[in-house]
Amino acid sequence: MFKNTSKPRLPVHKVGTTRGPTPNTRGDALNSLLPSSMRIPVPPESRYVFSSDTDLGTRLAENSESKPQATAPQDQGKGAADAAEVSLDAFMPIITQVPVPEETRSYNKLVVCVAFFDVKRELYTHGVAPYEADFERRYLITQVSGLGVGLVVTMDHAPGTVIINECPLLVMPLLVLTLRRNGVRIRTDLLALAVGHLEDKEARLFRQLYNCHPSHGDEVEDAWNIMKTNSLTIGQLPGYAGTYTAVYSDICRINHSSSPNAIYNRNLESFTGEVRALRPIKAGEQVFILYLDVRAPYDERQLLLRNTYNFTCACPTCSLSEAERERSDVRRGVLSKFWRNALDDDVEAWIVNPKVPDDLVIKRFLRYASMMEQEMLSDAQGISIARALVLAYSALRDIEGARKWAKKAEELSLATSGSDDGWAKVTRSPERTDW
Ligand SMILES: C[S@@+](CC[C@H](N)C(=O)[O-])C[C@H]1O[C@@H](n2cnc3c(N)ncnc32)[C@H](O)[C@@H]1O
Repeated sequence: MFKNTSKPRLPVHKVGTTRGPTPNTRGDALNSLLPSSMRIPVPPESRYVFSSDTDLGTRLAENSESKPQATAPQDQGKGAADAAEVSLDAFMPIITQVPVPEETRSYNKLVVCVAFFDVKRELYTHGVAPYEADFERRYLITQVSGLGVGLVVTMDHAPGTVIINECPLLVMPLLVLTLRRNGVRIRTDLLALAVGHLEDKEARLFRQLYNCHPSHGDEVEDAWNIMKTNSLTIGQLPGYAGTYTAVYSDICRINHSSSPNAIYNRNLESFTGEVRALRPIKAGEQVFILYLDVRAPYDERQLLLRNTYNFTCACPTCSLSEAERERSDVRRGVLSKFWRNALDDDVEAWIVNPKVPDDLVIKRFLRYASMMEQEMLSDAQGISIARALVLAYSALRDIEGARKWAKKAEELSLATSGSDDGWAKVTRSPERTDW
């Protein structure tokens, strides 16, 4: 916010400072396009203070002072133990096997699941939906230079194409990793029990997965470290509100990049993990996903990757020159400061405040969109930025501008989830949209 800075770059409108009602053409223009349920209240006077990010120099100073934190984000794909310590009496985990439907082509016919009773009941009541049965294998698991084993595609993949869709070998709640019985950690024996329930072939696949902290002989400890090196979050399962984590035979061979070309999603209905191309990936190219929150600055990313996965990332973004890396940190720092709600609030604040210049919000969001491009990031945040631009262009009755960004939102949505999420309709006719 510019409220307390000595040199505001944007006009600041405080409550009640405008003189009398001002016609609000932007708000009215946008409302004329929206269905009544989505209309934005347009007050006669400006009641909002418009926020903006501080200049890049300040961001740079902030970023260079920020201390690296060795905590992984909770829902960024790779798992990290929940911090809470909970008594075993409160949560009695059971080991169960979830059958994979016949139609489903997978290595495994059963998923071993460390579950709680309610989860097991829900899973067995509702069953597991089969997924793309005729799925053709379009990748190789092979040695890749400097990164151990990796996953390489054997044919071209357009953005949004599924590269791999796979049932996990084993799933368990993050919470179990910190459960204690009489003060003794039970995570290792529970995991050993779960691994003991794997069929021979699956047990072999599990043990072949990479272990970034091998124990030199302790099988139980090794199983634990394999889990830590490879687990990816799958979110909640029915019957339990905490986060679950999974290991997969193939998906877990995918290496990390801070500007990934693919995205890992979980489909809880089919109980599968799915990886989609975010950008065009040519036959022979390696697939990369995110292991952590890549909005974190370079130093923080490297610390997390070293602590958790025992490697130093040398992807194109992490290999920039020092000066370029600082600029990249600044851009990622700016992007990390907002998500969808913040964007919507700002667009709304601009719409209801006719004193703020017409192009201000557009300039700002175009800058964010350009930062996403420069950082080679295409994810849900890109959709939020495109959405804000569609709203802003619509409010200015610039239909071509709205169409261009609706198209961008459509492309990003298809790439990240395989669904256009309603954007195709907006792209076709932004002027008479009912979104
Ligand atoms: C989940 S495994 C990925 C597959 C692994 N490369 C293998 O050989 O099976 C994670 C490990 O892969 C390696 N790795 C992943 N991304 C990397 C990267 N960008 N640079 C170097 N090593 C990486 C690290 O050793 C890390 O502990």
